[in-house]
Amino acid sequence: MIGVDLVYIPRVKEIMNRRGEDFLERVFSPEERANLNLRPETVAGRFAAKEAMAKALGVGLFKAGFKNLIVTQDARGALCGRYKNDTFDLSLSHERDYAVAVARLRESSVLSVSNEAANLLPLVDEKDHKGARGKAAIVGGSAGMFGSVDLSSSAALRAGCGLSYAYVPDAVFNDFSLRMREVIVKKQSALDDLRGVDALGIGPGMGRDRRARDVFLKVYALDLPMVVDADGLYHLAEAKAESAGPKIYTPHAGEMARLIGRDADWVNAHRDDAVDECLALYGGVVVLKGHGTIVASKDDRVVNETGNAGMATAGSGDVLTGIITAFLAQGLDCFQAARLGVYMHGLAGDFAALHKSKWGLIASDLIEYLPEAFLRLEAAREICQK
Ligand SMILES: NC(=O)C1=CN([C@@H]2O[C@H](COP(=O)(O)OP(=O)(O)OC[C@H]3O[C@@H](n4cnc5c(N)ncnc54)[C@H](O)[C@@H]3O)[C@@H](O)[C@H]2O)[C@@H](O)CC1
Ligand SMILES: Nc1ncnc2c1ncn2[C@@H]1O[C@H](COP(=O)(O)OP(=O)(O)O)[C@@H](O)[C@H]1O
Ligand SMILES: [Mg+2]
Repeated sequence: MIGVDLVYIPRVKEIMNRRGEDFLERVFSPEERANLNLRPETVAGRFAAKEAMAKALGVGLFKAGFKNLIVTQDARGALCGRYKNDTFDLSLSHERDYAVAVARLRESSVLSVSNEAANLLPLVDEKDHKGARGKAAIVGGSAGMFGSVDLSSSAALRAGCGLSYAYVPDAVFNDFSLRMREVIVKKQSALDDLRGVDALGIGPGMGRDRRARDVFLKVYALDLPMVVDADGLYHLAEAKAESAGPKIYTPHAGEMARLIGRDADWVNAHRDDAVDECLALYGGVVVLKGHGTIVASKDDRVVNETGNAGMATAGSGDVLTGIITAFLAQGLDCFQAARLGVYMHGLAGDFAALHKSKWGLIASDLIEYLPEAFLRLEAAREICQK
């Protein structure tokens, strides 16, 4: 994943003298030519950088194309390289007649990222404080199901929220609050406090009894952006519920089947039709999970390209609920939050699988690798904005 190249500067000087603009036009992209210093040692260094990038990629220079291997700078002014979605660290030097370049394919570049997703990242203002970075709340949890609300509310913090609250049944409040560190734990008897948050996720591990149903109906009627998942979807399918604010529904095939009155095999065989039926019944944004997760509203639809089968493990959907809720709380609209949330969840899963394998991956790894996914997307955004 590294490449090196040495260029004889007098040869470059001779070609520049002989072919002039024609040479520069063939080798450098318009973006590079706009800032190119025409000293032969500089041109030779850039030329070496392109060859070094091609070597790091294991692709021939002519096959990759000179102009597709771009030498640029990151936000800190450091030289870096780009080839399609891959990015490189670059180091250049010259002495007397020779220019040398070393390129290292960034590890995270093994996974290519979507510029469209990168451009959705919420902005972070240098003067932000925790109250300004989005307040998310997850309503869920029950005896034996602490894990799900822990995963959701912790993922909301890792996805950029300044504050994350977990609203759990009063009966498990003491046990649950002992277990959490950054997440603030609240009792479900204090649901009125929810009006102060920016977005909500409801359902993970909340249970299906009458008490849980009553909590669901109260929360579902709040006029706040909301992700409805897991047992929240169960109550939605069972009870006639009044909805006020914008909603994102995140069913897996089994939950989708219950929502639209079909069976899971039918849903698996007709994923797009199932999403259409769900949108017709409930509106909002629908996220049909599984391989090739579909994110759809009545106007837009995408099939997600990140993620892997290692994510088919208990709790990974709970992590997704927290991530999407966090993006809602940071001001994205429902479609954007669902699109970016599903994308980042899958990218974190791809990084987790790289490090821990598809077998060894567990849901909390998705939270652990979210920062790596953010770094990768941030780098892609910086480069594509240049
Ligand atoms: N550590 C924890 O506390 C965990 C708690 N969890 C909670 O457990 C509760 C129940 O969740 P479940 O998802 O088991 O609920 P469900 O009982 O609604 O769904 C499970 C059923 O759906 C089927 N299914 C799922 N994906 C399918 C697919 N792609 N094709 C066909 N069938 C499919 C399964 O085979 C199973 O029969 C929720 O509250 C959830 O949040 C889970 O999230 C796991 C982790
Ligand atoms: N084969 C797969 N490929 C990609 N992603 C998958 C695959 N199987 C499951 N996932 C993802 O893992 C998550 C599982 O969610 P869910 O079934 O709700 O789990 P849980 O309720 O246990 O948290 C979803 O985001 C889903 O898209
Ligand atoms: Mg689930």
